[in-house]
Amino acid sequence: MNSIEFVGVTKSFGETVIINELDLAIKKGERLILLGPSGCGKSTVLRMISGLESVSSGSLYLNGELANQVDSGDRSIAMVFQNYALFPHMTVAENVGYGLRVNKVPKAQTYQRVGEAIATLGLEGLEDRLPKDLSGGQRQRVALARGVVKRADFFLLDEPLSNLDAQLRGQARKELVKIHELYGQTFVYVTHDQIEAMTIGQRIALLNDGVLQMLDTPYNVYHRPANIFTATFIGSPSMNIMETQITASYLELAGEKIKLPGPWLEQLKNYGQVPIKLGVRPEDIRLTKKASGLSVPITIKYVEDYGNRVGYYFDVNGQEIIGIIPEHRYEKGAHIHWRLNSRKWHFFDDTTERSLGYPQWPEEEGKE
Ligand SMILES: Nc1ncnc2c1ncn2[C@@H]1O[C@H](COP(=O)(O)OP(=O)(O)OP(=O)(O)O)[C@@H](O)[C@H]1O
Repeated sequence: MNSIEFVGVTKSFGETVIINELDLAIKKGERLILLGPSGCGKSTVLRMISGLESVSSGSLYLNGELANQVDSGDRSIAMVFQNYALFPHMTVAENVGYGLRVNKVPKAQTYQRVGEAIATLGLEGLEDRLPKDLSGGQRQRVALARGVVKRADFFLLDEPLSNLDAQLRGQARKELVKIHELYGQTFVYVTHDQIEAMTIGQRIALLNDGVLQMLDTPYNVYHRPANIFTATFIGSPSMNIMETQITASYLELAGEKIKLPGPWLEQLKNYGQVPIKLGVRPEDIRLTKKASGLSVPITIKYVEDYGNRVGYYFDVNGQEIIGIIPEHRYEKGAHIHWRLNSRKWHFFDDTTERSLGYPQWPEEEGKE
């Protein structure tokens, strides 16, 4: 069953359309990530679920019921914001229990649930402190505890980790997954951080300019991107995209004619003689001194050593390409070869920029 469903939902502020005809079904109990660049409309989608923003047109269903007109207070939601929004004059325990007191939950039950949330989030011993006497990480956990304690159907989180340093974020990601596994609520989590999206999400909804680009598992979003926007948004550095063309059964790359393996030929049979885009992730690029069966000559024009891996820049088909390899093996100006691995290719339509799909590989064929 879907617990949250947008059907043709548009949201406008005045004349400006922020969310355009959104169709999005979120399953009961799943961890769904709303991901996208700044300003793409992620928070607006979350705020429509919470009822803090209205829907301009289309339908929003919560637990199967039309919710367009349902007041925020009548929706079963808990929200955690980027700035935590804690009450400065209330202690940790009072902050955590606030929502229960407002909802007139009996005292004994409030006491028990607050205690449980405080234990789950590792806040024992801090119950009587004021927010000003807590670290950023502790404040963030109080905000999460305040959400957990409500036992709402929908747990809505808007960039809850963005004020934490990198180390705390890593810990908090694991804590969030733990909380979800413990309580099984439907999580909708807004972030622009692809690492958070990949590690926390069971599915990712990627938005750009108010339009849903892809809705799928982190694995598929990375390995089977639906279009060039998705392909280049996920992964760092971004996927390399090259203009090319298939002539007879050959792909034109760096002045060479590369014989396309059978599965790709079959997959791309309607794309002969028309421009086509080839995508290759930097981490899927292999560089060698000697030419091999499937390789093209390149000249290194720039080297970036990151310590744990090295980036090599070169040009192919008039496009700057970066390959990331584990060791520092070549210098600027080196004439070497890019060894191609056709199983790591992605092809896109030149006009629509949509993926042209992926072939089924027989067990042995096409392996490097
Ligand atoms: N109340 C409002 N009135 C007018 N425009 C708004 C309002 N709320 C949001 N917007 C605009 O809608 C667009 C989407 O905003 P939203 O906050 O949903 O984006 P976001 O993807 O969450 O971005 P960020 O990651 O920067 O928070 C932005 O251009 C924003 O300026």
